Amino acid sequence: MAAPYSASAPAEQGDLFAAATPASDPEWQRLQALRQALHHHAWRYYVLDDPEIPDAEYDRLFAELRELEARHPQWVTPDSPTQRVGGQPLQGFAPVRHAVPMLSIRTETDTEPAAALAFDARIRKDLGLGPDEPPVLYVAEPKFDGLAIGLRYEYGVLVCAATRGDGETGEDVTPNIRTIGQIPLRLQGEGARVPKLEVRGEVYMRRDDFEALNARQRERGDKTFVNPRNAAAGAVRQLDPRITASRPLSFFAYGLGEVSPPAEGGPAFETHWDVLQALRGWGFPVTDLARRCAGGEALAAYHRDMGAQRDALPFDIDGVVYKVDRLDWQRTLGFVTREPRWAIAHKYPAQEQLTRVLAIDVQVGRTGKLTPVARLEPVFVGGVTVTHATLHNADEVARKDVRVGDTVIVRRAGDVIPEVVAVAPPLPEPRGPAFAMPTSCPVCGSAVVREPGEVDHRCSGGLYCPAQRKQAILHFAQRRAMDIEGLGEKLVDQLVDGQIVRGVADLYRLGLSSLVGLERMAEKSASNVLAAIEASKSTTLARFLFALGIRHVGERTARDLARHFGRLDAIMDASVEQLLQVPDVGPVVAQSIHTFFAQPHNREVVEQLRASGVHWPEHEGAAAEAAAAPLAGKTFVLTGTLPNWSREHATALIEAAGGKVSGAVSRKTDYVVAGEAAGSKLDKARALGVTILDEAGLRALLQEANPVNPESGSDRG
Ligand SMILES: NC(=O)c1ccc[n+]([C@@H]2O[C@H](COP(=O)([O-])OP(=O)(O)OC[C@H]3O[C@@H](n4cnc5c(N)ncnc54)[C@H](O)[C@@H]3O)[C@@H](O)[C@H]2O)c1
Ligand SMILES: [Zn+2]
Repeated sequence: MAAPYSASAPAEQGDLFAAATPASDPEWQRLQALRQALHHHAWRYYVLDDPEIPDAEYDRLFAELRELEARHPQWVTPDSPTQRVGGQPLQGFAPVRHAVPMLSIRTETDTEPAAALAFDARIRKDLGLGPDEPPVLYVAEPKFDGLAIGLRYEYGVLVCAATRGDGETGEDVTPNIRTIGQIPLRLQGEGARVPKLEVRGEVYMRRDDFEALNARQRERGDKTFVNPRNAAAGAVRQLDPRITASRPLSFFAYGLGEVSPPAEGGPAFETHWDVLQALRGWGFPVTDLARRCAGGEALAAYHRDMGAQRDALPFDIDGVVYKVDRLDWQRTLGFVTREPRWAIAHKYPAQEQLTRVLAIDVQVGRTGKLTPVARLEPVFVGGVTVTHATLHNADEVARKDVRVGDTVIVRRAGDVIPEVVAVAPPLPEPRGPAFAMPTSCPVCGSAVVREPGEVDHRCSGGLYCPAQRKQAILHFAQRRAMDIEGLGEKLVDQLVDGQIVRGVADLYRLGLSSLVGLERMAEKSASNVLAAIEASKSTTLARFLFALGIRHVGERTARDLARHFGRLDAIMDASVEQLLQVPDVGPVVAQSIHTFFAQPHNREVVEQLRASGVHWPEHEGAAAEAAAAPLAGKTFVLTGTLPNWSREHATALIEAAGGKVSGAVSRKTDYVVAGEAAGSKLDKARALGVTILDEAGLRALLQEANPVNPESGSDRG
């Protein structure tokens, strides 16, 4: 079998033994290969926080090595991965020597609950308990998937925080840990009086925090994190605490390290359960999912229960931990090289697995967003068989450089959709071609666009694209658009799923018979919906434009467009430059409108709607009207009281005809409109020789300017 990885690895010292062993022994060769691979992956995982393979893969290699070593105990060396904890501390952090070593926990990889029985049986045997003695009490806890931290307090004040490192020596990460709000800087209650108190626990990242962090990274075009564990570990092991502070970290306390003995002011505990209660009392977050379990069956039941809850938990767990509750028994049982004998980690099906990419499909979402999705060789991840995993967007595929034929790490945790997190070495030879987004929509053939500054590609056939049907219809029917009452999500689902309606134009072809019989559609409600559809035919250009669902065209833009162009055809045929003339329409919006109407399918739907009788009043458009306005450039001053029109009304009429109303008479004034009790303004107008009009004169002027304007009545009743 080939070595399980091909990248370079740190130096391997097992060669010392090569002379004593026939190099040709295939088991020896395998053992060497496994050690080399495990050293490499442990280094990537513990030192770089950047693993290349899923944990499940690492665990398989580890289990295989353990088994080989069990068969050949003479080959066990102190530097074997089976004999060591974690990784070397990173340069750049001050080393912290652990007074009590921070160990690993033996892993039970059999994910069946019944495997807990073997642990209980082993404990009973090691404790010398006979079959008649009562069940052993354990504490069962979730195994949080994060980073172990030792927190040293002196008289209740946090003085040092260290990573596990190689178990003997960790890294001083105190300034970073101080940024985590859930970790008390000062202890409460009895904890404040203990001279030396080391608390152990796990720094982790909640799933929602992790998803949000990755979404932010993706948006900025930065590298995303593989999983919450690596994001948390990477955040804690930053040389700049400000980076740690910017990452959303959480904490659970689950045990003690070095603690002053009772004679020197330390607390006295008899059970691990009591330790957990005390930790809570001192101000630490302690999980409320821990349970006291009597005997192996109870442990198995706990494993089953937590397994059922796992997906719904707010954080990742990769298993549960069983711990003998009595501390004196823990001392009796003691330790083997790297792990206590009184505890075991009982795993769940891994949330990350390796599999192969068979194809990269592109899916079109309800809003037209294109998502590359990897089609996979079926793989069991996080308790289910996964055949597809999202690749988010084109940039993400490029960043991860995922190609057809590659082996990838797939992650499925909680309710989040499965995701390809990375390509796993070795790369196939030769590799497939790099992925490229299609230029036309795989569903409807319309042009695919990506706007400047956006990460997503979108289909521009919004009105027509079958993938966007439901969304398009709901948007079209909403109150602020075509205002079709009764056409809600439930009904649209049925109409589209039942292929009664394929797009918005089909709404105007609906008859009573196609509606009656649908869920919650009696004859009365069906005819109400039809009446609402009929009524929607008479609308305004602004509403109609908004209803089309053109990206970036909200109600306001729709109104501006309607006012500026006046006619739909003018908008449909407008160039980007012409669209840019509309107040508040920038290049992105103009391009979006232009692209929308450049899609033949969208235009067809618009024509069908008009043909069905959807209509609105049209005019020549504000732009054209302003240029042709009869009173354009003329300045008016109003003075005195007009017999019929208020000053506001007269102003509105003048402005509608393109004129301007000003407060003071000057040489630039064209007309002064004078009513009763006009004062100095009238005198000044006379002095300057400005034309003076009364209300009738103004009315005549306006009528001459705009003969169709019917405004002539009185607004004073
Ligand atoms: N993907 C890779 O390349 C790679 C490489 C190395 C290790 N690993 C993974 O790391 C894990 C083994 O490493 P390890 O030695 O760090 O951990 P471990 O599985 O041996 O468990 C010990 C750790 O469990 C944690 N823990 C969580 N909840 C706990 C609780 N309630 N009580 C006590 N401890 C709790 C602590 O951090 C503790 O240090 C495996 O899952 C392995 O797959 C993966
Ligand atoms: Zn489409």
